[in-house]
Amino acid sequence: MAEDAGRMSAVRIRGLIRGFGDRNVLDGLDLEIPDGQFVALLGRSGSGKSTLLRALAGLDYDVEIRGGALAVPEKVSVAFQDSRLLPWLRVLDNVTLGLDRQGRSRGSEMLAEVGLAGREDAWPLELSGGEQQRVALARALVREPQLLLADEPFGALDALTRIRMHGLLDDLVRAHRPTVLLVTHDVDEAIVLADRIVVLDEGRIAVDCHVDLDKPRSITDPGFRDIREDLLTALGVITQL
Ligand SMILES: Nc1ncnc2c1ncn2[C@@H]1O[C@H](COP(=O)(O)OP(=O)(O)OP(=O)(O)O)[C@@H](O)[C@H]1O
Repeated sequence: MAEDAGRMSAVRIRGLIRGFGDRNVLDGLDLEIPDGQFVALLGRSGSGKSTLLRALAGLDYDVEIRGGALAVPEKVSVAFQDSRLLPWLRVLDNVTLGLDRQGRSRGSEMLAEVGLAGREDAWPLELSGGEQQRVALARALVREPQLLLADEPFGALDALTRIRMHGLLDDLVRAHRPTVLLVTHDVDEAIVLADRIVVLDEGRIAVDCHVDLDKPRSITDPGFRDIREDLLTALGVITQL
């Protein structure tokens, strides 16, 4: 990974072992993410993606910690598949919950950045699913995290909204420069957005590749299709002849 030389590591994971019952879901996992890199994490269902994300977020209360070490930056934000907005708080209050007055004014700016200018006083339930996810991204980014952890943030959205959200996330990441770990089932989403794609299998990293394609990326690009085919093969979706 010559291009990473000289960049500080935002995330360092060494020999991480996490388990449930008689199974190690993460089985001696090593991963280092340089500052500012956008990593997409793929893997079959049950391969341990959310377990890894929860470990990095410090939200792994139920899993057994069986070994290894990890280091993350001080400021970490998390976005989930469902927006987890508090329905009894207006949109701006959801975004700025726990922040001071300065944070509150940044909240309005952040809402404008996600395309929701003027919706500060709306209730979460008055918003569409896509708009709720925009609010969740605003809430995550208004804290200017050094690390953004996102667990299938667009998984519940329709295909068109999802494509728009890809463009939005790309713009937000370019503007705010967090390190990103995005858990997704969507191979195309991973290739469209990420600098690097990691595939988990049996609790370890099975594929670790850089995506050296110009943005915006298109599935019509032969380079895109090559990466797609390699990933689908690694995921067992297509078998090579
Ligand atoms: N609280 C729990 N108790 C017992 N087993 C659990 C618990 N949470 C997760 N597991 C198991 O750990 C394994 C990994 O789960 P995890 O949610 O990390 O996988 P995943 O790759 O994110 O899956 P998916 O893509 O389906 O969301 C699964 O086999 C799951 O059943």
